[in-house]
Amino acid sequence: MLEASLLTKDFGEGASRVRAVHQLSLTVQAGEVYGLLGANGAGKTTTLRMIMGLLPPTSGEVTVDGFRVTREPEEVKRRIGLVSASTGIYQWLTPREMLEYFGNIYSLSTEQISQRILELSQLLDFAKFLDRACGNLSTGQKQRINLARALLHDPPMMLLDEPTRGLDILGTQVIFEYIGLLKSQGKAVVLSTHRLDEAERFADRFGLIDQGSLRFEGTLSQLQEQTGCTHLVDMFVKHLGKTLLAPASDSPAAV
Ligand SMILES: Nc1ncnc2c1ncn2[C@@H]1O[C@H](COP(=O)(O)OP(=O)(O)OP(=O)(O)O)[C@@H](O)[C@H]1O
Repeated sequence: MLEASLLTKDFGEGASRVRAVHQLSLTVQAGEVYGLLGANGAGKTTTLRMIMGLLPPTSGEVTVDGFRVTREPEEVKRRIGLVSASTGIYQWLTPREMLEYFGNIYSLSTEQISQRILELSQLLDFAKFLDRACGNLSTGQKQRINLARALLHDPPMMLLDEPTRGLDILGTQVIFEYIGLLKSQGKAVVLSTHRLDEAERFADRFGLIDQGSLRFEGTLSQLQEQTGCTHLVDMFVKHLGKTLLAPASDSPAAV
């Protein structure tokens, strides 16, 4: 489904050049959750932006569902849904209006949009407030609309960028259920997070990035074998020399 091959990204030139990502390769299959993990500044966001076709790689290639991001970025974008902690919603629209608006952007027909809104409102449990202004919804309700928006065009691949950042326990639970839903639908999922406890719980395989390079990759048991550590957090501390300092909103088990 997703194949990133020898991705490198440099910012700036000459003495001020920063190599944000260095020869990073990874694959994610349908129905698999891949945990992309790293400390602040490790290169996660830059990698996700290249996968989405938002940032051209300095070298390397990304293929999604057989489409190459450097040649057919629009085909790649169409096949990816993004959930990010910073995604906003339109306060003055109702969820139905907002989803219709995005359905049009994705070039879905009126019938397809109505059908998807019906399906997603049932799956994510927001049918009751479909016609209330988004500005009057609770944080958890708004979150469900954002999650639905990312799935509206039924992409085979989903990128979750720090999806639980700033959420309370209930909000976090909604994300957990969402990841389960994505897996059951056979989506290929990349989960980028500081929350190693969450990654350990949900990801099938992991990539540990440090200074732009993938240092360790595999299932939890493969990583345990490679590193001699039981938990991801110990792998970061022992092998990547990272402390547990993290953004204030994150848990102590973050890198
Ligand atoms: N537009 C840019 N210009 C220059 N340097 C950049 C740019 N974007 C990112 N960088 C640098 O590239 C490196 C990787 O950044 P990136 O945002 O990908 O890390 P990250 O793992 O997502 O970090 P965080 O968890 O803090 O979001 C960092 O050193 C960052 O300062």
